[in-house]
Amino acid sequence: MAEQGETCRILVMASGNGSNFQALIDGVASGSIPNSRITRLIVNRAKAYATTRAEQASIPWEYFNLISNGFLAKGEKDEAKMVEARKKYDAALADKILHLEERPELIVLAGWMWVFSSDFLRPLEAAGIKVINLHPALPGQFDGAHAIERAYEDLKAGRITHTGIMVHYVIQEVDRGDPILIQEIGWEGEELDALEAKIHAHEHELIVKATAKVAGEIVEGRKK
Ligand SMILES: Nc1nc2c(c(=O)[nH]1)N[C@@H](CN(C=O)c1ccc(C(=O)N[C@@H](CCC(=O)O)C(=O)O)cc1)CN2
Ligand SMILES: NCC(=O)N[C@@H]1O[C@H](COP(=O)([O-])[O-])[C@@H](O)[C@H]1O
Repeated sequence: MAEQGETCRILVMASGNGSNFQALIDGVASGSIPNSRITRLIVNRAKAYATTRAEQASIPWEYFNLISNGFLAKGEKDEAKMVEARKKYDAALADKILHLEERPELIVLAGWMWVFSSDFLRPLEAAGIKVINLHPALPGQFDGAHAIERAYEDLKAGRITHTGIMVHYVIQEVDRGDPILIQEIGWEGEELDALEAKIHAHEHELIVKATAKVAGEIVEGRKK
């Protein structure tokens, strides 16, 4: 099958609005992400608008959640039970992906708000599946969630003069995987909402360029 040899199968994971997922959909359609196909979307939040975007693009999607799928009882606060539930959820999610009829070669985290344990990352690494993540901060600057808000506070306080975004390989240490592409973003004193809008606009470009880069390396690597 010609498609098999020339096409990188991409699975996207998202938790919210999905504007970066939409950028990937549009990037594949326009040829900005050549020789690639988004085979599936996985969300961990039922109300993620990304699912609507998937349906509009005829991309299969599924919802897989720690509580809804029975890994943790609603309201359970016991720390040990939560840690164990997260590991089982991660292992089950990896197993799900590995057993898909169309197994992905690349997973793109596009606003996926869940920290993975090695129970997810190790099986995928063993299967040669690359995982990359879009993060709205520069390497080592604001790891974790709410990065834009934290950058804004430091910009206002004069502790930093600019911020940025990156797409990086995913390792267990959150947001510390090798960067693939980095984009610095200046601050002209704008308020948080305007800064967020500027950052999101740059994100939509960077996630397409980074995904195209990695997908291209995967397809080229297959020819060797
Ligand atoms: N092991 C890794 N997992 C993930 C990485 C990573 O680099 N290594 N990147 C993140 C994406 N991310 C930042 O880019 C990120 C997302 C979410 C969180 C977080 O604290 N999540 C909380 C829940 C927060 C919420 O529900 O609002 C959690 O997982 O308990 C930190 C960083 C994706 N995963
Ligand atoms: N730490 C991960 C993180 O903060 N990711 C951020 O979530 C947003 C998702 O927007 P979207 O749902 O519109 O694509 C994006 O700003 C992305 O950088």
